[in-house]
Amino acid sequence: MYKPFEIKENLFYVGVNDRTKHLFENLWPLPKGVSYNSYIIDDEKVALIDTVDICYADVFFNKIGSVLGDKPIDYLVVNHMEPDHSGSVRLLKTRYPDIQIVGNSRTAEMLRGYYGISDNVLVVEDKAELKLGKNSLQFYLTPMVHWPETMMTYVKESGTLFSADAFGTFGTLDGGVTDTQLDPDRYWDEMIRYYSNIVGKFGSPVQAALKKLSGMGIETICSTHGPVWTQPDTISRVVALYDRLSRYEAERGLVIAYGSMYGNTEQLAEVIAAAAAGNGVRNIVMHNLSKSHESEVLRDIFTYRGLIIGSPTYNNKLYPPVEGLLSAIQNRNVRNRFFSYFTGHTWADGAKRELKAFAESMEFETVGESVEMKQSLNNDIMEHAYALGKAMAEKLCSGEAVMPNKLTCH
Ligand SMILES: Cc1cc2nc3c(=O)[nH]c(=O)nc-3n(C[C@H](O)[C@H](O)[C@H](O)COP(=O)(O)O)c2cc1C
Repeated sequence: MYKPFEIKENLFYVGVNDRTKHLFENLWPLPKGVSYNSYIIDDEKVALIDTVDICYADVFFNKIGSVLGDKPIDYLVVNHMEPDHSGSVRLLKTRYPDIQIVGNSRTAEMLRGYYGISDNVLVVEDKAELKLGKNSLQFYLTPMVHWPETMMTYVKESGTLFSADAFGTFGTLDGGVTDTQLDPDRYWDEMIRYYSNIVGKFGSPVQAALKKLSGMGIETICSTHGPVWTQPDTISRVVALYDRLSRYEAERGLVIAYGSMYGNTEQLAEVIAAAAAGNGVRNIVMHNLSKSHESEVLRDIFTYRGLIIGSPTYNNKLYPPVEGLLSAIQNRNVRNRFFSYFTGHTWADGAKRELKAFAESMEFETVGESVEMKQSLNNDIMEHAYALGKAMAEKLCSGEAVMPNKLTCH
């Protein structure tokens, strides 16, 4: 029998860890795994908040049993319908046939579509309340963070926010569950990778949700992935991180992302990086797009203000991994970057045409002169590359790069 893990009075953790899956959403690598979090509020009425991926239903039901024994569950609150959280709903209903499922009208439509469930569903409006006993649940609709039905559930008596995917992160909960049991520093990079890949497109809805939450006394954040945030400093940090990322604000630093088949474009990247470093940029991250995973590249693009992309021409277009990255950046509406590009070709520079169009479509502030290389690097092109790296460094070191940073500009 599991020993119940009580986060605070009447609030229990019944989530699970997944160290088996290689790719989240069959796309994003999980080197540190992921947790699917679920919670029980054991009051006069019992509420379960979200479920877990169906692969872990058995463990999940055992954990619920260790908290409740034979006691029934009155409500299942579905804050988010994505199957890593709603996957066990149908099975849960077979075990607890009288359970009432609580969601908004969009949730109800998805419950019907995914699981054929339409009976005993309580549809709630924004800010509706449901009393459990000592605790009452208040529902905050937060559409498009990051699905239309997404909502958060707040227990005002204890200042507990069940935030769905918001404030979540990749990374399993190894032994502990809360930020007092686990070292939060293990999660920040993965939180940015999670945000930039999964939620990154939805900056405006995240801002709207943060506005809605402002002024609420939040003492505990129970997200659906990653640690439970209980400490004032970690709560401030995760909220500030979401605020910064959803406004597309970034630190001083530079990402140079490039494709290269035979190394010529890569050598251009090296020269630009050396020039940026020589002119004071300490945080430079270089990604060979045939090797780095897109999720890491996006994480770094969300982190740093400067972005320079390089590509050889390939069948009069961009080199395919570069094309993939541009599409991922466009998909996420990344804004507010200092941008430039460099290209290689042998007879006709289709890559330049496409990177120029990309820069215009993103409304990025272009910095310096883009560099165009025919066949291989020569002294003249090298001078252009140095000039580009220097111009980017000057821009990043100027007062216009607004974020605090770890950068030394001299
Ligand atoms: C499959 C293939 C298609 C290419 N298509 C073009 C092209 O359409 N136009 C062009 O000017 N060069 C083309 N090139 C040449 C490369 O763009 C050029 O050699 C470039 O400098 C390679 O950069 P790298 O050394 O970084 O791989 C092609 C090369 C390959 C292998």
